[in-house]
Amino acid sequence: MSTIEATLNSKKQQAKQYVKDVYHATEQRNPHETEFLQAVKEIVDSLIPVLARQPQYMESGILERLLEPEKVVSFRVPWVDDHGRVQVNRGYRVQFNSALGPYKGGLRFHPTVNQSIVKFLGFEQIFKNSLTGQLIGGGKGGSDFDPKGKSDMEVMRFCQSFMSELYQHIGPDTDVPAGDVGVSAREIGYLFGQYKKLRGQFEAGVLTGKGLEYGGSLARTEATGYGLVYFVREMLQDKGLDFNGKTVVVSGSGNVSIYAIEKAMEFGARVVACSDSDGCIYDENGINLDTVKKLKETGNERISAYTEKHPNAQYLEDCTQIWTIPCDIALPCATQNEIDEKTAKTLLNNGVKAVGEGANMPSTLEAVNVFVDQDILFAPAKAANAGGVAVSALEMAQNGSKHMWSFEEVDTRLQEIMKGIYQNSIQAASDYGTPDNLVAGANIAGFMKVADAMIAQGVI
Ligand SMILES: NC(=O)C1=CN([C@@H]2O[C@H](COP(=O)(O)OP(=O)(O)OC[C@H]3O[C@@H](n4cnc5c(N)ncnc54)[C@H](O)[C@@H]3O)[C@@H](O)[C@H]2O)C=CC1
Ligand SMILES: O=C(O)CCC(=O)C(=O)O
Repeated sequence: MSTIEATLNSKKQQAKQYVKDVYHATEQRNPHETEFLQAVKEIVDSLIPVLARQPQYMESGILERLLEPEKVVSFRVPWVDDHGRVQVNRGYRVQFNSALGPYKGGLRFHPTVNQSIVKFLGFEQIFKNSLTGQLIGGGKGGSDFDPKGKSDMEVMRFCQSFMSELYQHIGPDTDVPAGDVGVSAREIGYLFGQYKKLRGQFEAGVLTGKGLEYGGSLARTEATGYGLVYFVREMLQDKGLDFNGKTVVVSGSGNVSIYAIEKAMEFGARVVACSDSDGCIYDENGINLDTVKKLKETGNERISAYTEKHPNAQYLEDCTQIWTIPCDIALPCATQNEIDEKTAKTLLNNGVKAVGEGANMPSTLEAVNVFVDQDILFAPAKAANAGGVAVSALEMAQNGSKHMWSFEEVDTRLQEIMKGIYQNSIQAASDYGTPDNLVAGANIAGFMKVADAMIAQGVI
């Protein structure tokens, strides 16, 4: 072994040990936060080659600082239901990192929300937002409130109570929440109304995903799903492939899924399945997206009702069954950890060629390793689903300049942003010795910008 090789090896060993120590300390500080620890593990392991080459990141304690949120707010959300009974939920906002700009990230209303979930989402958001190239830091929030089955008035009262605490912590230059699971234009409207009342002024830039009448951006609704398909298109094109004629399976049937299905179909794919938390539908000749939209966007119905309109389609009573349907391209767009190691192997055995993550962290660490080790095309969430937050930042820019751009203008910018994220991620993967590994590439490219900004801003 030459002296240079020996030095490189020893730097790598040092970085490996450092990452091990930092991860161990994080585990000890956050022992029950399994989802947060999962997100941390994936990131820190892929940073070893960067830390070996740029020890200043270790010397400046960048990882130690990045892994501790700047601020976590947890609060009581009391509200009165339609029967006059007092209900109490718990609200959260995790302001994770502001090195690149105001905290930015969605709010999730779902019974499974807890501090670990909000922290994993907020942590991922730091790197995702950095990848977009826009000046936005990372944050996330939410509540264990379940909007399912609640009346409009109950949702409104809950949102007003939630904002009665949150308003003190957010602002157009401080922290700009948006939607996520269970939070769409209706909830954003109620939250915005209460913020405006409490502040006594109309600050459009405090929330994104707003209605078009009061400061929303065209194409924000479509952005995450369209952005995912634009990203996967880049990844396919690099290998001389495209969506045309491919069989595609998309889990979920919410905001991200619906617009991923729409764009994949526009690019010539045959999308044969989608799902909700109860089950999935399989329509061999291609699902009818108008029916899915009617059921989910306007009807608030279960996906099982699809077969009433399309009797040739099959309904499978277990949402995980969707991954047993053979496909060329799989787009998990429902929830975290929906693909485990076994499911990943089933997809591979059935001939999947590409996987694009629309949901946040839909694959377990073991599943990601299966995809990466088998050399299939794999687009990780923090790069592939960044289109939503990217258009949120465009919404902030439009609010700031008091202009409204056309759908085409926003969509063109979205395509450029997704292309840029792909190019930066693939370049970083190659620069750090893991060519084609977009998991490593996205983590490295997202990390370096944040780390450099943190060094420039001093220890704060
Ligand atoms: N809305 C956005 O702009 C962005 C969302 N995401 C992520 O995308 C994912 C989906 O979010 P949205 O579409 O906005 O939420 P949504 O609330 O509009 O839809 C979620 C969908 O997933 C289904 N679902 C939930 N658990 C499921 C399961 N275990 N199996 C199958 N289906 C299940 C629900 O029935 C619903 O159809 C989440 O991980 C979210 O964090 C990521 C980036 C941006
Ligand atoms: O649009 C936003 O600010 C947030 C989007 C989001 O929550 C996400 O990227 O996971």
